[in-house]
Amino acid sequence: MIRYLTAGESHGPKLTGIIEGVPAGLPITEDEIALHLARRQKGYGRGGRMAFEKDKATISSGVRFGKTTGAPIAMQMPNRAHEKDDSNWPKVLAKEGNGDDVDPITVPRPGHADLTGVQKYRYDDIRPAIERSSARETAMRVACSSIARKFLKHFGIEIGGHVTRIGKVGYEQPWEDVRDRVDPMLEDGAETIFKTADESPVRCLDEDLTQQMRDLIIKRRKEGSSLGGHWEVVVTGLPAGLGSFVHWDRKLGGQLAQAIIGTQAMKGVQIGQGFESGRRHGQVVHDEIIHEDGTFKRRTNRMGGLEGGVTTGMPLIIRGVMKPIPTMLTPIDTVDIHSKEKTDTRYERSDVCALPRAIVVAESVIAPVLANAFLEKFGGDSIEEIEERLDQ
Ligand SMILES: Cc1cc2nc3c(=O)[nH]c(=O)nc-3n(C[C@H](O)[C@H](O)[C@H](O)COP(=O)(O)O)c2cc1C
Ligand SMILES: C=C(O[C@@H]1CC(C(=O)O)=C[C@@H](OP(=O)(O)O)[C@H]1O)C(=O)O
Repeated sequence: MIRYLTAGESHGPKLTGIIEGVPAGLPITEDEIALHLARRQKGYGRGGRMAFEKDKATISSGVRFGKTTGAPIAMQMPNRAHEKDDSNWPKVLAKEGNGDDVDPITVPRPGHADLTGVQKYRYDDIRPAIERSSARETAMRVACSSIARKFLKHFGIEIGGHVTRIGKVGYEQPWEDVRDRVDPMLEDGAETIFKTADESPVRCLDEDLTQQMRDLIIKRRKEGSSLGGHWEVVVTGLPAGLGSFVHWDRKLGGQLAQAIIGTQAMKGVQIGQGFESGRRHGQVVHDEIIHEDGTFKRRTNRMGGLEGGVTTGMPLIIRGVMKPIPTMLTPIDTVDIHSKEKTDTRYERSDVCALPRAIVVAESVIAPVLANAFLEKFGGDSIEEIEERLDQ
């Protein structure tokens, strides 16, 4: 079973990750991991930090001569913010001393983990909550997941995502309009989606909407506000029969939802038509079954490739919502944790809309879940062994 852990503070010296359970013999390079890391750094609406971070994970174990060995794979990634000439971070995040020369942060931002961090860990300075809850950590999540993604790709399973809404700008018919655009692309595999979406500064497949989304980000940035939106990720090449309906915690849809909702700022997830299916009647929601070319198929894919928590063999369609970024230039009300007085929120460097970047995180975090469902069915400690089983 593949599992991974990350460690590191947003402005600490580096992020660390360990992924284990990856079968031996999978070809992987640091450059392949860097591809998705670079994608995660790009997108209109990002803040100043992404302009100077150059994310690249260095592998220090578990890979030999370009292939996984089956041992845990450890990776490190420096935070350039920590080292920058004018940076105060080594002092603010010092391992030793009493912090007397560091001003504590006492004004929590609604929507971030500031106040909940104080309530949970009894911090008298919000800084440690900011540091670990920050989506900086998703850089290492993407690095670890890229290895699972490579594993899936080896067996013909591709993942690709795109942005469908930013604030009030989105497809008029969120299901039909997106299917018309995306489904014809799936013939060539879901990576076609991300490769096309990456050409848009907001990772939207529609040119008009791209322009409108950009304009809206400019407007909200000027107002000192922030934005979230909706996204879709599609996975092609999954065989039928992955996952299970026998226990709640083995249903694939539930595991995917956990991976998504476990990501910073993701507030909802749907499989296939999701919420929209609740507005329609049965005949126009369920996917009729046909038998063609010696196999069972569906006429449509409104269930998004899952029935009973098990893959149907149709593309997996996952959709989600990201809330607007909590840090905003124009303040809202909050309360100082020391004085208990009402005050304005404080601002620190921030993205205005991180959805075009976050889509790469959504694509990534589902990869270990899918890789595990695949491994559960086809097993194997090495790529060679899995290939033998698939051939049988
Ligand atoms: C890629 C990405 C970038 C983000 N950038 C910021 C940011 O610059 N400023 C901010 O306040 N929140 C940002 N967030 C959201 C916060 O990390 C998140 O809201 C916070 O950790 C609280 O967690 P929750 O929203 O899941 O409750 C970002 C999230 C993602 C996924
Ligand atoms: C550093 C990243 O995103 C950060 C996520 C984030 C937050 O609060 O989640 C706040 C910002 O941090 P900073 O104030 O240092 O600019 C973002 O830049 C990243 O994605 O790599």
